[in-house]
Amino acid sequence: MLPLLTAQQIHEADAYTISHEPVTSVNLMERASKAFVSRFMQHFPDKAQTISAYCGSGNNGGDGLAIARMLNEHGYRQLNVKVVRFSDKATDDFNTNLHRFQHLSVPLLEIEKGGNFPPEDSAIIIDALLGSGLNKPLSGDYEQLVKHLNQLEKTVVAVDVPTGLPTEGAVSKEATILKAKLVITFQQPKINFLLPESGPHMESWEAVDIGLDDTYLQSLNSPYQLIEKGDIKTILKPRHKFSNKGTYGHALLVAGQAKTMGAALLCSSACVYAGAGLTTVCIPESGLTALNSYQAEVMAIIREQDQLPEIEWDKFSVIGVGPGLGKDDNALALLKNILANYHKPMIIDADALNLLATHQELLQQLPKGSIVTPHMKEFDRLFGEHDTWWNRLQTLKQKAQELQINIVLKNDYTITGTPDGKLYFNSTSNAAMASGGMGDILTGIITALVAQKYTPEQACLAGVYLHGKAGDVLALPNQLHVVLPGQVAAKIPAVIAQLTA
Ligand SMILES: NC(=O)C1=CN([C@@H]2O[C@H](COP(=O)(O)OP(=O)(O)OC[C@H]3O[C@@H](n4cnc5c(N)ncnc54)[C@H](O)[C@@H]3O)[C@@H](O)[C@H]2O)[C@H](O)CC1
Ligand SMILES: [K+]
Repeated sequence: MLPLLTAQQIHEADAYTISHEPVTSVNLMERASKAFVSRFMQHFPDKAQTISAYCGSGNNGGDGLAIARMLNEHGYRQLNVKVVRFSDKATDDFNTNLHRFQHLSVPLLEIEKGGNFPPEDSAIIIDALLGSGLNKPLSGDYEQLVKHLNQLEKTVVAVDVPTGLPTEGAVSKEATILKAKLVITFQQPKINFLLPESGPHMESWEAVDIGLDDTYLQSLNSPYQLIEKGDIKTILKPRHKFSNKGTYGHALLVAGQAKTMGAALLCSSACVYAGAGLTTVCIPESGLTALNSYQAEVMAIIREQDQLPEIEWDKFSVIGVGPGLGKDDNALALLKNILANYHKPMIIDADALNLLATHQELLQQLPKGSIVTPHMKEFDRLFGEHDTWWNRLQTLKQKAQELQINIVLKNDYTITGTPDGKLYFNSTSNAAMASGGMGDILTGIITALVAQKYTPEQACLAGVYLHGKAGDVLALPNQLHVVLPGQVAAKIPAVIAQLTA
């Protein structure tokens, strides 16, 4: 698990590493710049490319100077540096690097306050204007320069953070931010990189290790964590010899309506593929033929209109409710019936979430440890409108604690908020997975994992990871435009096999 830190915490980790490793501050800058350069060279190996490094006078600018010096040493010859003197202040490490640069034959130009911007002929811009030290939105000269560079539409590679993007906290829609093709960031992605508001300002990011003290980073106990492959490997349990279907639990899914039966089929099918010992789905009779032909392994409980089904509650290790269920009075009565009779953690998705949103008193009845899996719109219907993702993140944390449930907020980097106030960002999945029915698959997978006695928190983290990984395995090698939910379900056994090998 990679702790995601705020700019302030990164600054503290910096200071800790400098005094305890020990390493001088300028040598840490040298290390960071070297890590940047080595990654940059993998992306841009052509040494004849024209490159301009724009450097501020803080440590981000210091990095920019060190990077330009190293690129020159590596034989990049079409290189120039533009030092921006919009502030009277400069850091010591910036000054040291400016001094180290002076004897080189690389052109260096200073851009003064209120001055005109020099013409820009280079194809690549290295953005080392401002980094994690940003403390207010860009204005004045900085804003003008960034607007000017943005309209040139060059290939921008940002050092640590795109200039103008706050590392955490709300991102204003009006903010001027230097749009990066690639951000090579130090040690860990910044929290805002994982939220959709960064999307228009950066195409991709890659983190490079700069050796900050790991024990210290962990000791900060950040509520924000990035899930890595190793975490999921640790969670997943092997299947044992002499085990049987009873070992892996009996999952009940309550889902489907005449016109949305596909959701019930998809989630129950995913539950089978994700390893539940037995899967039963409670659907209206109109879905029975489709169910038997789509996934013969799933059993059915038939639901009559205007009548609650007979459910032997004790028989089921877990219940997942919602996909394609509808929001009418029957669906509401069914949800109330489940909440009144079933007292173990359950999974609530889709239409059942919308019923909770319109009958908020039911939220309080969710058994502790239950899992809700809203996308952004469902989340806002449940917990109120949010105008920024940062605010939504804070509500996520607060509501998961207050209700003692796990909230899986679905997105590019799906975020799981847990009852102990942690927020786990998932790192798998891709845009080929953005299609109807994909959420039903996730519900089926998480339900299956709870049936197999994973804790609700483990089921969320592993379920979200496996779901996204299956989509990645299917889409990424051939850059497929779309993968289908049913294909993702069918891929789960292979993905688990790979992780448990
Ligand atoms: N541990 C690490 O990750 C390391 C990071 N390094 C680099 O250091 C920068 C952060 O450097 P810092 O000097 O703290 O800040 P900046 O260079 O980002 O900014 C300089 C300065 O600018 C002022 N400022 C802030 N906001 C504005 C604004 N909107 N307009 C004008 N001026 C502004 C403020 O005074 C800042 O202090 C990090 O990103 C890395 O690139 C180290 O090199 C190695 C360790
Ligand atoms: K930058």
